[in-house]
This record gives sequence, structure tokens and C-alpha cells, in this order.
Amino acid sequence: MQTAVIVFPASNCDRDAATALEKLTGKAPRMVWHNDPIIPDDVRFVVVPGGFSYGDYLRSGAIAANSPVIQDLKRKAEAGLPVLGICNGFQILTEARMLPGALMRNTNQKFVCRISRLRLANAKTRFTKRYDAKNEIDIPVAHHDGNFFADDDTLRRIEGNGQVVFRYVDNPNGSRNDIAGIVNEAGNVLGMMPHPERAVDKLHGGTDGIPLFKSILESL
Ligand SMILES: NC(=O)CC[C@H](N)C(=O)O
Repeated sequence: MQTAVIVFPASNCDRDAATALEKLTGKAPRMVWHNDPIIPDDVRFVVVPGGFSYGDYLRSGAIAANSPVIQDLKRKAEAGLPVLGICNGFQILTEARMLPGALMRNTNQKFVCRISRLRLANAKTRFTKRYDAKNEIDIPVAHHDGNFFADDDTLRRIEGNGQVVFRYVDNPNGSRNDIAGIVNEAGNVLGMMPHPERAVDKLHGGTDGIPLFKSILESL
């Protein structure tokens, strides 16, 4: 199964994502540079990784969202290609309007770096099926702009549609409705602030990220 990781200037979780994908697919992902005009056609799943693209200048993810490769990512996602945006990747997907809402500065103004407990708000998505009966999982967070905001109408819409996938048990950043991750209406684009690619090996301290990757890979 061919997968891909998009790489921006100052991405720093691209290799973590690549390691997780290689472990779970048995094949190294294509590393696609932000300036590339297209994502190769054999790619079946794309990760937009975490990091500090363009030094978080302007707003986290705002400059990366205007990269050439994002135009192609949008086209392919609209045609059904599954995409996972992790942390800075989630910020990029909201800035690119591939997902609703915005990620603002954490309410306590601090960078938060710790394991976070998440509640599965929707265990029936293409990204969460393999969690089976699990209601709560432990996944690390590491960000300063993780405070999910959406206006009241948007919030009602995404809650009503079941687009909220993960909620924090102990909200570390002030996100509305404790939202840690959401999908688009079609269900093929997931954005989340916690890092599932950092929870795929016992050495990471936990493996609760594995079912997420397995769910989406098995759906292909
Ligand atoms: N780990 C990350 O992807 C960090 C995301 C972003 N630069 C922030 O701190 O909010």
C-alpha cells in the first residue's frame, strides 16, 4: 500500500509519521515536498504531519496552506482520498478550509507537552473503527495553538453530523466542547491535535495510535 507524507519547511514530525506508516504498511511512504505540484497517483493515503511549518508565522499552518501541493491535496481529497492532519497538519487543513474551525493559542498561553486521554466521540468513522469497544485512549499532545474554535452554528453542525471524533478528557488548551479531532462531512479527512504516530510502539509508552492507522488503511 503506497502512502505519502507531505513535508513543509520546518515540519518536524514527518519522520515520525513515515516511521509509523512504514511499520504499519511494510512500505516506506513517499515524502512529498510542499512545492511539488502533484501527489503521485499511486498514493492511497496522505499524512499532513506536525511541526512548525514556516515557523508558525502569521498563524500556525496559514502559509503552508497556500503551498502548491495543497491545491492537489484538495482536489484529491474532494475525490475521496483519505487524509490525516496531525497537529500542525490539522492547523494546515483548517487554514486550507479542508476542515471547519480554527486552532487558536492555548488559553493558558503555554506550550503543552504530555500524554492526553481522549474519549472516542465517534467510533464509527473510517479512522476509528478498529478501536472496537475502547472508549478512551492515551495519545501525546505537543502544541501551543491547539485551542479549537468554531462559531455556534458550525459547532452545532459538526456535532449534529457526528464529525467530532475525539474529545479531551482533561482539556489542555481550552478547545470548545473539548474537541481534539474532527472529520469533514464526507468522512475522509481527519484533523487532530494529538499525535497518534507517537503512540505506535511500546517504547513510545503506549500503542493507542495503532488502531487509528489500521482503521484507515484497512478501509482502502
Ligand atoms: N507538534 C506540532 O505539530 C506543533 C504545532 C504548532 N506549531 C503548535 O505549536 O501549535
